[in-house]
Amino acid sequence: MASPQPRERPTSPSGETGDERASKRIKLDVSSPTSQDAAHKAPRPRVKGLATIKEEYLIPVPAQAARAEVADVIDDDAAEGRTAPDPASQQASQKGGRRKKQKGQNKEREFGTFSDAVRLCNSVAWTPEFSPRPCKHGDRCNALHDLRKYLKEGRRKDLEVFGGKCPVWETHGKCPAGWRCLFLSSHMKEIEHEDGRKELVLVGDASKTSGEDDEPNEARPGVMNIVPPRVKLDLSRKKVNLDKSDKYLEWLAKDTEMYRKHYNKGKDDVEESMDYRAQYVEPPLKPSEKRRIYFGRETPVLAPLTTQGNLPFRRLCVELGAQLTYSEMALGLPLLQGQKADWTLMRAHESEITPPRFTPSGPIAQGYDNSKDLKFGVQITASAPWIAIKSAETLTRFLPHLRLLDVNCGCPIDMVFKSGAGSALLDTPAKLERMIRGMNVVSGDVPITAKIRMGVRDDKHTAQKLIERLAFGGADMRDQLGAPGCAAVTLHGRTRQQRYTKAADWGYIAECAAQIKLFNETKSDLADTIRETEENTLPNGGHMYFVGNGDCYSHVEYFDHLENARVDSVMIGRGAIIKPWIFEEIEKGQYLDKSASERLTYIEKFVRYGMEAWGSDELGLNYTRRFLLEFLSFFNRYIPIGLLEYLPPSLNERPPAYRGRNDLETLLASKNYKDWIKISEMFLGPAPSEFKFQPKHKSNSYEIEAEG
Ligand SMILES: Cc1cc2nc3c(=O)[nH]c(=O)nc-3n(C[C@H](O)[C@H](O)[C@H](O)COP(=O)(O)O)c2cc1C
Repeated sequence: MASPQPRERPTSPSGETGDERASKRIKLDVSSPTSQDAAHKAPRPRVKGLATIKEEYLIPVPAQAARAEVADVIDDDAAEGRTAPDPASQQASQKGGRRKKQKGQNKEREFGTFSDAVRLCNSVAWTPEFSPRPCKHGDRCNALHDLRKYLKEGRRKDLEVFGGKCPVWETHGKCPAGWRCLFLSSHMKEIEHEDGRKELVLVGDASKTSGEDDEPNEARPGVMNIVPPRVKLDLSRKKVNLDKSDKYLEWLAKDTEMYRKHYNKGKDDVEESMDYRAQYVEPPLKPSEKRRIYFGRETPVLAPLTTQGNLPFRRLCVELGAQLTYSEMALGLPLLQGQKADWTLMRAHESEITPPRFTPSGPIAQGYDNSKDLKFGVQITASAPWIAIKSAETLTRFLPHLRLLDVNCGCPIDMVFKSGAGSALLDTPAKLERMIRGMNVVSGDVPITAKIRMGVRDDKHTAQKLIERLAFGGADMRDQLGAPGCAAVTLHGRTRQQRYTKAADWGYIAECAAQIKLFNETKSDLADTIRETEENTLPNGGHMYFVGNGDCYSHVEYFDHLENARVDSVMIGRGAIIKPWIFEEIEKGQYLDKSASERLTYIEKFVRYGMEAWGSDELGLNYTRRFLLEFLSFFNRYIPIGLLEYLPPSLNERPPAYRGRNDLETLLASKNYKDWIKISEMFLGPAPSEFKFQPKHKSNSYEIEAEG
């Protein structure tokens, strides 16, 4: 059934939205093509925070339940917490290793065990039946070596989804899951030797993966930035020499101490002040020339998203038009300790290492070469300069595909904040500056950027001051060292304190954008005031990009922010998880009323990409299921635009109970996690009986619906 057209304010893909800000919406008299009644009725008033669904799709609910729904706010802050186990560390824990504590503010969530009934030894997991590799553990190995026994008793039957054909093998002609694949019968056979012996073999290229690598299951088709286990082991044993960082940190410690002494002597002591300058020693290393980066109207940015922004999800977004992507935030210290889970976050899909779209209409950094640029950047946070600096050296040494290194100065999570990292850096600008300077020195040609919030507290917005510092450096440091070298700043228009209840403040973002524009325009003045030798410290050839972030949920808002807030580009977080085709809307400059079956194809893609990234074995499959459910915990919030009375849709509006235009659309809107599991079963087969899922969002309506 075609649905009546929603009311919309005039706009164009070029962003010519008239004098209306996205936040102010006007109603247009648009008559319904299908519903005479709806066309003649007076438009229903818009209730703050509530999505106005066309009457014909509303489900009557008792008044009390409706009130509870309106009062209910989804706590997206909770979703930023990190509670994800990674399959490799899980496997380790199942092997009897000590279970590592998961990071993140939220309570540890349990997802059940993801393993075969009996564990197959890696020495036989990828090889033909008669040619196992030597088992590293010899007689002490308690895993199964008898392949036929494993296939009979050690694992589930093959799955029937995807016609029983392994999606990974179908695409790549090989399957890294080997004998553990849950679509095994599609890529194995029994061959008969001349002597009559029958041997099970994997077909395709799978058998080639055995032999050289200790962990052939680490290799994944199309996955880049895979760091060999040897490197992680060396890091864990402190055997990686970080000499650039060591030299720089030694200098930094002396300089900081000298400056501290000088500062404590009091400002009136001119002699002492001169003394500091006289004693100042140049740092042992200078930042090298950085690859230039670019942010523009044609490069919508996918936000760094803990848990949600995993590789399969980013791949889907890139396919739908995202031009720039970020890893989930990694913590510096675990990276330096070689922890697998954090290094796994650094992986990128091959589609992310291609150049972003480049059809510039705005400023371009001098010397920008689009062919050398790529989409994928990495985000870290750290509580101390030495951690950030050493992480920068380590990451740039071992990851070949890095657009930039972003410092997260916005993470609100208690555990991160209290350690002095994430949004705590907003209140320690001198420390942040030292981090960025040092990272710049040791990161080779990889640029350094920062993602900030408006401030920590609601009553004190500090971003403007911080941006000035990131652009030029603190007064003392600027004179000696030039600018810190921050190539871009992203501002999320909220404070740490405010959580997600209030709208992002695009007015404040606009003020900061104007400030940066001024900085960029006066950079030539700056060049006069700093010493010639420090010119290379000016970020990005003297141009610092500025990206705005917060609540963007349609191409209309995207272009509105470009036009009115005058940011270089807009970063999109929750909007992309709820409707990943927002990037396609931006590219086409129009709303796309995706049908439920189209939306289902995105779910299927996520599953395929999940299996490619994590494996089509029990472990990988359930990992895929778990992250699919995380995705669905946002995806269900999409209200098809054909059901809305008003456009643009708003991220912060919650719908009353409604039904979709067909059963599938209704199912996709369900807030009940049991329905999400049902959806996962369409592509991943039945969830194991012990499989559990607890969404991070603990909203009232979720509880009501999940329980009812
Ligand atoms: C589930 C989730 C995970 C997030 N993880 C990160 C992260 O790892 N690093 C980061 O800088 N911001 C993170 N954020 C914040 C987003 O990048 C973004 O700044 C915020 O969601 C506001 O943008 P939006 O209104 O478009 O969602 C996360 C947000 C959400 C909802």
